[in-house]
Amino acid sequence: MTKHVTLTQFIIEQQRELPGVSGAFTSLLNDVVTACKKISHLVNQGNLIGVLGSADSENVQGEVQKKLDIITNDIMVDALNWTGHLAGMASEEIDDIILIPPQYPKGKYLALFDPLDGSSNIDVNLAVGTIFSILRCREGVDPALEDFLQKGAEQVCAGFVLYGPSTMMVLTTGQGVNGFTLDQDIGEFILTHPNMTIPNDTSEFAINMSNQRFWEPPVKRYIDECLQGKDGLREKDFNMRWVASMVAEVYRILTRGGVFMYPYDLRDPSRAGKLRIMYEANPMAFIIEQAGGACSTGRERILDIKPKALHQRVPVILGSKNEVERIVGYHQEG
Ligand SMILES: O=P(O)(O)OC[C@H]1O[C@](O)(COP(=O)(O)O)[C@@H](O)[C@@H]1O
Ligand SMILES: [Mg+2]
Ligand SMILES: [Mg+2]
Repeated sequence: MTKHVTLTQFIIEQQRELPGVSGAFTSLLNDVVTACKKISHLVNQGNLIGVLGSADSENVQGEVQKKLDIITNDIMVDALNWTGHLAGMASEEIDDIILIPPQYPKGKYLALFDPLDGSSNIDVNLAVGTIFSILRCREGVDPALEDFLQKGAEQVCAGFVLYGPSTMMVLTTGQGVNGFTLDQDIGEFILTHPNMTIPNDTSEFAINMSNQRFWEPPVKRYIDECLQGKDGLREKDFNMRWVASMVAEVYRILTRGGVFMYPYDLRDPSRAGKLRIMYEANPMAFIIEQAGGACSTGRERILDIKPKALHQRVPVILGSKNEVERIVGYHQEG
């Protein structure tokens, strides 16, 4: 019989080789896993249990919240706030940092999450996901906003769960990227995609083309050249995908390469792109770089940015290294 490696076994074994990482981290990750299994179940049940559709509220970004944005946020908070491993949390759906209630012990990590990524897809039954990032924190104190505003390069762990035809968890603790599939029968994530790596070259891009007229010249130039295909400078045809779920796009890129962009656009110059650095760009950048890819705003490496605000937005260009470097080069040329 094939011996399956569960996510818990995998983490315990990986942790043994890491100095300074304690059992608290394994335990914290298990709590994240439990929350994601619950979310997977809800997403799967959909309208059987009445969780689809919009709520009557907006989040801090002014986006109309889906019922599931709120429910999944509460699942994450409730699964993590009592365990004693966290000093605090931050969520895409909550304006301020989330402190641990006084009756519970405080730990040395911070958890940041986008509880439901791609939520505009939920009502049309397409893939959505949960993205998370773990940071270290001063121990035993209530964290301040400044404790959360760490560069992405400081992350201890980042991961996402994709609720697609299968539920998959993709994880990095800075030692490569591994993918696990949820075995619904036994309720465990099983290692199915060890050492995921991204090919350096690709002929597939993902961008929301409806924003084309607002892009800056370097992005326009890159996409124009892709569209010219064999007849243009690139001398090869490109394929396009846009799922509108970052989790699904990143998973595809981890599987077969590609480039994904939500670039700076000129619609509202005060709004630097759409995606949020703390909940989307940083965790995905950590995963992508660990798998051999690259992630940039076009002007700087995402993981080097010192965030200034909890819900800060950032342009994102990520995926196959040679393509991302080409796009960064176009930004340097102006
Ligand atoms: O609807 P658009 O503009 O194409 O944007 C899609 C992008 O926005 C997101 O849905 C933003 O994430 P949320 O759904 O968590 O707000 C990404 O997953 C996706 O890449
Ligand atoms: Mg998101
Ligand atoms: Mg979201």
